[in-house]
Amino acid sequence: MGQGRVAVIGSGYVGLTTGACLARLGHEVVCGDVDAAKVELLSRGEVPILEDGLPELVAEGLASGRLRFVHGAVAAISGADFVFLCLPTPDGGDGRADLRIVHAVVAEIGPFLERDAVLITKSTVPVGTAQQITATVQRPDVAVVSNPEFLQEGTAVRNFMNPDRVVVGSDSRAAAEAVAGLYDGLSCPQVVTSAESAELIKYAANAFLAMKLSFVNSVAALAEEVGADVGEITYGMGMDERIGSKFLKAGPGWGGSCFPKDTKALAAIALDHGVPFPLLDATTLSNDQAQDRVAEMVRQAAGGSVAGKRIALWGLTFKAGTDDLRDSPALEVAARLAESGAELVGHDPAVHRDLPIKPGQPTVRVVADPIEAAEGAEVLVVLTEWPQFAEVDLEVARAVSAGDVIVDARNLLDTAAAVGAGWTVVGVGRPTVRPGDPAGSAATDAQLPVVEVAGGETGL
Ligand SMILES: NC(=O)c1ccc[n+]([C@@H]2O[C@H](COP(=O)([O-])OP(=O)(O)OC[C@H]3O[C@@H](n4cnc5c(N)ncnc54)[C@H](O)[C@@H]3O)[C@@H](O)[C@H]2O)c1
Ligand SMILES: O=c1ccn([C@@H]2O[C@H](COP(=O)(O)OP(=O)(O)O[C@H]3O[C@H](CO)[C@@H](O)[C@H](O)[C@H]3O)[C@@H](O)[C@H]2O)c(=O)[nH]1
Repeated sequence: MGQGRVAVIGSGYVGLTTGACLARLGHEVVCGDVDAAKVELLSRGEVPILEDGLPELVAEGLASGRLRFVHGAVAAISGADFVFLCLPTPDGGDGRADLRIVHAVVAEIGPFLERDAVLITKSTVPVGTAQQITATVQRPDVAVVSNPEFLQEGTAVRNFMNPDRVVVGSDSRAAAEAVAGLYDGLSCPQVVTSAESAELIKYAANAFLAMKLSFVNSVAALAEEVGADVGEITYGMGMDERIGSKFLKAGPGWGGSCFPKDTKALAAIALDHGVPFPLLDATTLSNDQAQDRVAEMVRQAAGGSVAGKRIALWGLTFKAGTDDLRDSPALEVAARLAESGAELVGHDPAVHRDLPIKPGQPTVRVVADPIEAAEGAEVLVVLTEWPQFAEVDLEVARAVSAGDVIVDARNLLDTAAAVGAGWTVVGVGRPTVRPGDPAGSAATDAQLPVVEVAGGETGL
């Protein structure tokens, strides 16, 4: 594997993971960020985000001298053969990705890039961005490569070190292969494409996964109406290898810093190119409906209205294992409840401050313990699938609550235990179970039995 001198611009979830993992792979890495306080923290080995295994990797990189943090992009690129852009590309307000930070940084560093440096977009950027960057930099010696990142928050280090694939796309095959070479220590396929294909692979992958989840959440809505169980349905669907069993878990809608903005951005790209792509708008619309449905379940559980009632929220982050609250479905549901006049008390293992929901709305009062959150609550709502919630003593929770209904929007809790403790459990895509009901459909997806049928040899 060729060792490279690497600069990483932006030390957030992607940049910090990229920098620390590339240092682990043996490269000399300098990370530059505009946030001086963050640079100072990182230089001391303090990692400001919750990401499993990252503090250890940062400490290792600092100790080996292969990982350094500096203030600013220009300071980071001195001596670098490869410059990764890991900068924010948020929703610009109309669904299109806002590339202002990317373009500003490219203009800032362009004149100072080393001779023959390779400039790499790891940020998720629309089709044509590599071409635009090439035009801005105006350096025939500098190649631009698109190298989208597919890591998931919470498992970022593991995903980076064990990727399903590495994608590199460029006009310059040599530059693309040089970037791919930085990952030679990893055993995974390397996909070398044009820049346009690489840029689109990223959006298509995210939007496809979001579409899969919207589909499942709509199946869950149907299951509720017909008395079926979405866990059983997705178990049966997922055994078809063409469908696959991953990303079939129904819930309160999907969120996070990527799926919502990237699905909208791909829809905008399609629109801008005159390509009808109705699935993308439907994917986002179905997600809004999934969040509406969970809010409505809570209203119904509260007797038809949550106005003036205390509602306990277990989970605020967009999924378990992360402290990221960006576009969290939990907060989307919270916003709907706040609009209906609910008083919200939340607990989340990764959140330690009261949260403003949206401008003009009251905050979620955040407490340090799930039982404390349940105190005096009319309804208890599970919004994030933190495994800790499955360990809470539901008898104690029931004793301190004012109500007796749990809306388990992640189908996380042991339904039989909850019902045994006196709760009525309203799940997503499964029948509601009340005390006194027969055991009901308490199986989780993973526990369902597979019945092997002998014989069936057809010779086909
Ligand atoms: N978060 C993910 O799971 C993930 C996964 C794959 C791809 N992506 C994409 O990667 C990109 C980065 O996402 P993220 O979640 O790491 O963002 P982030 O907000 O966590 O990090 C961005 C970093 O860039 C820094 N920054 C902002 N302006 C700067 C400037 N002018 N110069 C230097 N640094 C600057 C910020 O201070 C911050 O530390 C986005 O395009 C995103 O879509 C994210
Ligand atoms: O079966 C499932 C799987 C996920 N989710 C939800 O879907 C959202 C997104 O989850 P996940 O994909 O794990 O989160 P991210 O860390 O945002 O990762 C996505 O977005 C990243 C940024 O682009 C990509 O790199 C990853 O490949 C892509 O999975 C979350 O709200 C999850 O709760 C479900 O509801 N059911």
